[in-house]
Amino acid sequence: MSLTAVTKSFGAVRAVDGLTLAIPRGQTVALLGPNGAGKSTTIGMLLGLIPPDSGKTAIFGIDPGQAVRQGLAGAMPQEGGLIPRVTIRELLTFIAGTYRAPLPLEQVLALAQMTGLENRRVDKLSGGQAQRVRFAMALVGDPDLIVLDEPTAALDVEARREFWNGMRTLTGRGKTVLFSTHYLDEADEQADRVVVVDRGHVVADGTSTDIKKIVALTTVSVTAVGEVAWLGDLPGVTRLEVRGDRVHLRSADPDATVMALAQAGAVRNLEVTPADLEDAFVALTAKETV
Ligand SMILES: Nc1ncnc2c1ncn2[C@@H]1O[C@H](COP(=O)(O)OP(=O)(O)OP(=O)(O)O)[C@@H](O)[C@H]1O
Repeated sequence: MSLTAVTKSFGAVRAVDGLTLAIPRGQTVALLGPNGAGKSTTIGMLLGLIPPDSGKTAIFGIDPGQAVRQGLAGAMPQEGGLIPRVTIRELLTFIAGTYRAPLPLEQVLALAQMTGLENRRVDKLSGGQAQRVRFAMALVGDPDLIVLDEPTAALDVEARREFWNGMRTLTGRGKTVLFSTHYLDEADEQADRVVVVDRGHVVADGTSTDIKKIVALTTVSVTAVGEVAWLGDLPGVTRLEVRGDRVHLRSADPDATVMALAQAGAVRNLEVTPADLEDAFVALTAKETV
């Protein structure tokens, strides 16, 4: 699927601003970004639900709306979307009727880890179960591309874990997956590729390891003794922060920083903390503001 230089404004707000993204078949991609970054609008355009002001979108080379109607792409609603007072079986059977070649109900239930629950009413489910029903709804047409807008928002840790277990079965079958998330650890754990979006365009694109490398965010910290401002000039240091009696040095070259600390005799209770994706994300989006 691809989005090429897509732009969308709502009044004076430019929600998506010249965004380009191509995802090859079989890849699982996380779309990561702060509130209002343009993730939902991007997904809406990709699915043909929101017409872009300019730019092009395609799913497997064809018009997105057509791809969705043909069952090539399946999407999961963020919340709601469940008709009350029907059973899971009735709901999924109804949706299956809208596709030409739906997956058999048993397979959908198995993929969404709902086997045995098919006679439950959809309004009597736990949050995690309801989310798995929405996930099942996205799978009924047996799509090759699955698009999920914040699939685990509002789920507790256990429900998130269950959800991703089901997803892994699908990615193991070579499906292409695009999901948006606020949970940075989730992007790190679940995606082959992380695309960071801010103010409507892509600010970073790579594996989570690549993104950590781009921003080189290792923190080297030592216990402060006396005047510490000079530590900010050590090799590799990009930022100095003093908290209590500790000095925290952000470093793009932690080996060089530690070596210089040692030479200066300033190694006291040394701690070296590697970057996590959350740090990388904050730094990437903050950098844009400068
Ligand atoms: N239908 C709309 N009408 C007016 N403004 C909109 C509309 N949809 C989105 N916006 C604005 O466009 C910008 C991008 O919104 P979007 O929902 O795409 O971001 P997001 O990254 O999905 O955010 P969140 O993580 O909060 O869901 C925001 O400033 C939002 O307020």
